[in-house]
Amino acid sequence: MIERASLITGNEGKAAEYATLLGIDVRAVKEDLIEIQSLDVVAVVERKVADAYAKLGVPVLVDDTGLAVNAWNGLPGALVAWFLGSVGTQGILDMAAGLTDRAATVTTALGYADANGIRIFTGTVQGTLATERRGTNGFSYDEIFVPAGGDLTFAEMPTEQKNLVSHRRLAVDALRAEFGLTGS
Ligand SMILES: O=c1[nH]c(=O)c2ncn([C@@H]3O[C@H](COP(=O)(O)OP(=O)(O)OP(=O)(O)O)[C@@H](O)[C@H]3O)c2[nH]1
Repeated sequence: MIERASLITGNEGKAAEYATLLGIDVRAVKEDLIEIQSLDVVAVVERKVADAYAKLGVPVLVDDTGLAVNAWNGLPGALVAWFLGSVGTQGILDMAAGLTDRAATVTTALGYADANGIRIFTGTVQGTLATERRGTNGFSYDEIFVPAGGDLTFAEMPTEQKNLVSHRRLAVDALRAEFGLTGS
């Protein structure tokens, strides 16, 4: 059972979503954490959350989220921040222009650590890359990712709608189920 935890992130978009999604007392804290080089968000978050707990010594939550394009064998995955920093969302769309299969997934790995050890919870949403940037809600690659089952990008959805179906929501649901948390 957890009652409160520090969310270690420098990403304001994540912090805003967790403030809504988690029904526990969460404090967002910025701290430089070790991020290994891997496409796999689970591998990245395992190291990140271990580092966070070693540094802070209090219950911590850490998120790593990636965008994996099927036709690129999972690239950029957890390395998406480098793509965004170099070429942005439009650059990703330009590179994908020749793809006939635009299927992609977004996955959140949510790590929790306390004195009892480390737990990792994941949430994945299947979808496709949009053909153009659309929408102004959300953040980052939300404007180029269309979750399966509809035509809207995450950035075209009202925040409440994204939070009902998002990869982060699914990861939080898995954590809630494990710890018996109610609410949201
Ligand atoms: O469209 C999006 N919808 C999301 O739901 C989402 N979650 C994260 N990201 C972006 O993915 C990159 C790697 O993120 P990331 O997990 O490496 O974290 P980060 O370095 O930004 O923050 P931190 O939590 O590690 O401090 C960063 O550009 C994030 O902005 C998202 N983009």
